[in-house]
Amino acid sequence: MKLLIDCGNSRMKYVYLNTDTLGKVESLDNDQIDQKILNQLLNGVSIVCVSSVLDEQLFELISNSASQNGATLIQAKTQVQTNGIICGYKNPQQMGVDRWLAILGAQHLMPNLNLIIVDAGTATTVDILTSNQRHLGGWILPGVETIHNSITERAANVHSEFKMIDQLSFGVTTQENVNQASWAATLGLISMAKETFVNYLDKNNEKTSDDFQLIFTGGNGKKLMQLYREFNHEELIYVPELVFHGLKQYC
Ligand SMILES: Nc1ncnc2c1ncn2[C@@H]1O[C@H](COP(=O)(O)OP(=O)(O)O)[C@@H](O)[C@H]1O
Ligand SMILES: CC(C)(COP(=O)(O)O)[C@@H](O)C(=O)NCCC(=O)O
Ligand SMILES: [K+]
Repeated sequence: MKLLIDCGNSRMKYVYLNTDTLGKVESLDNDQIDQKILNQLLNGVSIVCVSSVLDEQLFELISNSASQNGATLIQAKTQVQTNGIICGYKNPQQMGVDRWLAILGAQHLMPNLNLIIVDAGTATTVDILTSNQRHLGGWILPGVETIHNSITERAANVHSEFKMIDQLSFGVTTQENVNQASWAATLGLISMAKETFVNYLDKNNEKTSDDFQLIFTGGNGKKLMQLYREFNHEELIYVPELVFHGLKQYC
C-alpha cells in the first residue's frame, strides 16, 4: 500500500493509494502530529510520497517513520517540465510544490482546457494553465482566514471570529464586516484572474472564453466555489484531492 502526504502550513492531508484508486482524504492539524501518530499512519505502507511546503521539521518525522517501517520515501519537487506541462516560474524550485501538483492533477483530470486553479488554504493561490499546457504563472494572496486574522490581530477595536458565510452581503456588525470582506476579497481575486487570463488569450490570439474551467481545492475551496457560483455561471468544480492526483504521478 502507498501513502500520499501533503504538508500545508495549517494541516497535513493524507490519503492511501491502493493500485490506482485514491481513498478518502483525511487531515490532521500540524500541531497535533507527532512521531507516534505518523508511525501508526505508516504501518504496512511500502511507499510514502510527500509534498511539503514546510521547513524540514515535519518532513523529518515522516522520514523517521518511513525508516522504522521499511518504507521507501519519495519527496515531490516542482520541476521545469512534467508530462509536457511547462512551469511558468523563472526558477521553478521557488514555486510551492503543492501548486505544481495541483496543476498536474488538474491537467490530468481536465486535459486541453484553459484552467484556473484555486487552492484556498493558509494562502489562496491561483495558477493559470493554458489549453496547450503552459503554466502562465499565478498569484498568492493570504488565505481567507489569514486575511480575516490579519486585521483582528492589528486593530484594537476589530473583534471577530472567522466564519464561513452563506452568501455575500454587507455587514452590520464588526464580525460580519470582517468576514464578508475576507471572502469578497478572495472572490475578487478569482474574478480578476479570469479577466486577466481572457485578456492574455485575446492578445495572443489563443482559444478563448468557451473552454475555461475553474477548479477549486483546499480547506476553503468548496465554500469559495459555492459563493463564486452565485455571480458566475461558468464551469466550476471542487476537487478536494487535487494535489494527490498530481502527487500520485510521482510514485
Ligand atoms: N475542518 C477544517 N479544519 C481546519 N481548517 C478548515 C476546516 N474547514 C475549512 N478550513 C479552512 O481551511 C484552511 C486550511 O486549508 P488547507 O487547505 O488545509 O490549508 P494548508 O494546505 O495551508 O494547510 C484554514 O485556514 C481554514 O480557514
Ligand atoms: C503559497 C504557499 C504558501 C501556499 O501554501 P498553503 O496555503 O497551501 O499552506 C506555498 O505554496 C508556498 O510556500 N510557496 C512558495 C512560494 C511560491 O509558490 O512562490
Ligand atoms: K495546500
